[in-house]
Amino acid sequence: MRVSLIQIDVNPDEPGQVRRERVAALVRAERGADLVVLPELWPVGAFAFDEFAASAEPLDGPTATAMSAAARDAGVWLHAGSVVERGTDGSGAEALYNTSLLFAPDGTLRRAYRKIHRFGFDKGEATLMAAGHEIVTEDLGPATVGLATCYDLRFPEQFRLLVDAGAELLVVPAGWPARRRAHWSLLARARAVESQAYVLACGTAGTHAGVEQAGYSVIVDPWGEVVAEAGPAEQVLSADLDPARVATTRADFPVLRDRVLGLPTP
Ligand SMILES: O=C(O)CCC(=O)C(=O)O
Repeated sequence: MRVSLIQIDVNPDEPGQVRRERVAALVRAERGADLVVLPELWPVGAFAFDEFAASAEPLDGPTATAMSAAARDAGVWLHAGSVVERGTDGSGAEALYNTSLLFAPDGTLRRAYRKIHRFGFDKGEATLMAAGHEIVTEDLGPATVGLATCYDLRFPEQFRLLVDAGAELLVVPAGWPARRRAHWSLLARARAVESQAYVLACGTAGTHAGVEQAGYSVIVDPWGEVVAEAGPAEQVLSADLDPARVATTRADFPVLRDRVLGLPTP
């Protein structure tokens, strides 16, 4: 199974429509891959809070439309990273979400995942966006993917639920800051080791809203070994994966079988 992560440089001087067209061309160039992955909030920048509302779009907005066409033209599954989604909350009130979009090779929007853990504590995304509540997986044929976004990487309980739901490839688009790059690399490997699954962690490059991005997108195998790692700049990171290694790793070293569920709380 061939996968390509496109680590996009989010440059605030590049107009949104120009970036969409540029990224669509990068996706089309990955014809032959099975799965292409883009980072978190690449149309606006994960830290460009002041622009979230203006850049918000519905699930059939300009980014989704461009990415649907790019997936279809390339004939690939496309995890198109995330967009600021303009949606509604449970009461019908307008709300923004950090929503990842997964397109099938025919361009159909197959899954939308609203980021569960919002970053920023009492500011930024945590105050501007609503939280998702759904654990999202999708069977791509060669493997089942489980979706998480950036800060979700710090919450192993979400990854347990993804594994329970059948995930073999954990796809994590991000806009991770450079100053915590060590956490990014460590947590990507930790989630792979504990889940005995591939982790495809795709970040952004460049600096936006004064926040230097980490880059260093990484593909980790079910044993926790790094299969491929990007540098700090815009880059396409590709690798051939063997999804069967998830089952063999879990069978040969069956730690997931030894989980004790329902431990008593202290
Ligand atoms: O957890 C971190 O250090 C970074 C998280 C983040 O930047 C995000 O979720 O947007």
